[in-house]
Amino acid sequence: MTDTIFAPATAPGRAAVAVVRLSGPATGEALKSLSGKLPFPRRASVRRLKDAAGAVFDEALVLWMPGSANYTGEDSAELQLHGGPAVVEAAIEALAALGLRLAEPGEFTRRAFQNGRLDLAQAEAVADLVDAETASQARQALAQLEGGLSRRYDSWRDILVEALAVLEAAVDFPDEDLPEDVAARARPGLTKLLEDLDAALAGADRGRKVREGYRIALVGAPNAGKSSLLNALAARDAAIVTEIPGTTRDIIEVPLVLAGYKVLLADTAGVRATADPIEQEGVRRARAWAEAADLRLILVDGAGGGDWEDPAGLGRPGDLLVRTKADLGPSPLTGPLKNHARAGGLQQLAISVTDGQGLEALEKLIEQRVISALSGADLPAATRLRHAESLTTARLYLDRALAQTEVELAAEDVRLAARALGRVTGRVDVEDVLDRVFASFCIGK
Ligand SMILES: Nc1nc2c(c(=O)[nH]1)N(C=O)[C@@H](CNc1ccc(C(=O)N[C@@H](CCC(=O)O)C(=O)O)cc1)CN2
Ligand SMILES: Nc1nc2c(ncn2[C@@H]2O[C@H](COP(=O)(O)OP(=O)(O)OP(=O)(O)O)[C@@H](O)[C@H]2O)c(=O)[nH]1
Ligand SMILES: [Mg+2]
Repeated sequence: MTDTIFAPATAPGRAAVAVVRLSGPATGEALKSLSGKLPFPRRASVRRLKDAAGAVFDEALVLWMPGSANYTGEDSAELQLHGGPAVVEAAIEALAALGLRLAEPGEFTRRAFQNGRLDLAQAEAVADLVDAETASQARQALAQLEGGLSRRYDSWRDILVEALAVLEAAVDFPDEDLPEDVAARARPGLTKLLEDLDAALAGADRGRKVREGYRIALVGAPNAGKSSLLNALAARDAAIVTEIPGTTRDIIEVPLVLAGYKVLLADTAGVRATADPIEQEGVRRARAWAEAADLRLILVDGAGGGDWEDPAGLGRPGDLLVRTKADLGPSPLTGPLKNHARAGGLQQLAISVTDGQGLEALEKLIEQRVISALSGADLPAATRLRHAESLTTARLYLDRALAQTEVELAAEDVRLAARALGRVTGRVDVEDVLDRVFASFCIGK
């Protein structure tokens, strides 16, 4: 016997309309108590809603969606209320008084999953679509919601299941054919699949970066002008700027939208050798963030001030070398940095936050990096770590299966690979990941 649940589906606060949704076997009874006779199914009907004491608390649109042809796959309904906090509160109290229970985060979608309306990857996409702040995040989530990711995993899994049938036949009926011959029939398909999984893994980062943001680190020596550039790019006063070297210690992350992609821009502590334990920790964090970033802007004080420690330890091929304070006059790059810039093939440009020169060019350059890293015609095969982990696991088992000399052992590895892929869509038992997946939803989804 399932509970009947309810929750506001719209954000709290004052709004034109607020939606409270209901789902579960007692939904019809609850609607009758609130609004008199049941409205015609799937048709918006205006009803006066009454609380437990019989007092009318709103004149609302009511949607009654019985059966399984709805979002959750069980009797459900919506109250589209006047969006005042007191009206919503009255609806919640009336529903609680009828014995209905407030839903947990993600519980409506969890029911949709359990009733086979969505698979697990699609359920994750619902959360991603609700969380989407940029066009690219929304596009990716919608493609996943429409089954783009699921179809790929299912088709890979089908190949494994077919191969498994061939291998099991070789085990079960060893005299029908030479087992090796039978097993050999499975090989070409599996070899091709291994290549497909490798290709998918190579592009797996892209999906996560679209979802979570492309990370750009501003790094360099103290006083290079990192915080000033952060403030200029963010168009707000996010970081403290002073003429004292070693001002910034904590990482200051600013989210930006560039070319429709989410970007996380981080200001970091100037890197230098220091005896100050606080600054040491700042430098450690700066290095760690820079290391994990997708792009580093290596800032060098173009006015020639400030020392520069270990530039080679921060920059990577493809990074940008930014000479700051260009308003103070051109100054040639000096010392090890010059060599580093040449060796690493870093693209260089000069900027000034004081007179604004070079800032537009820098923004363009950053945008190009983001676009070339994240754009692509197809939906990436992984948009979360969970997906990439399953891919990696499946790849390992498949690789091992192809190296097995015993048919039984090969079959077992193929089975394990299929299981790993099946966890992404929830085709196999995924009890252990459900709480983790649905906990990140908002209430009412
Ligand atoms: N008011 C409202 N808006 C909403 C939702 C909702 O539940 N309520 N959604 C959810 O959160 C999303 C839409 N998703 C939905 C997906 C399937 C069905 C549904 O009833 N499907 C049936 C009938 C299809 C039809 O009418 O043709 C089915 O597939 O059998 C409803 C909403 C976004 N907007
Ligand atoms: N003339 C001029 N001064 C600048 C420019 N950019 C930054 N400065 C100055 O350089 C000094 C250091 O700037 P910050 O942005 O705090 O440097 P930082 O790299 O964040 O320094 P730390 O946090 O100490 O590592 C400040 O006095 C800024 O006003 C510029 O483009 N032109
Ligand atoms: Mg700073």
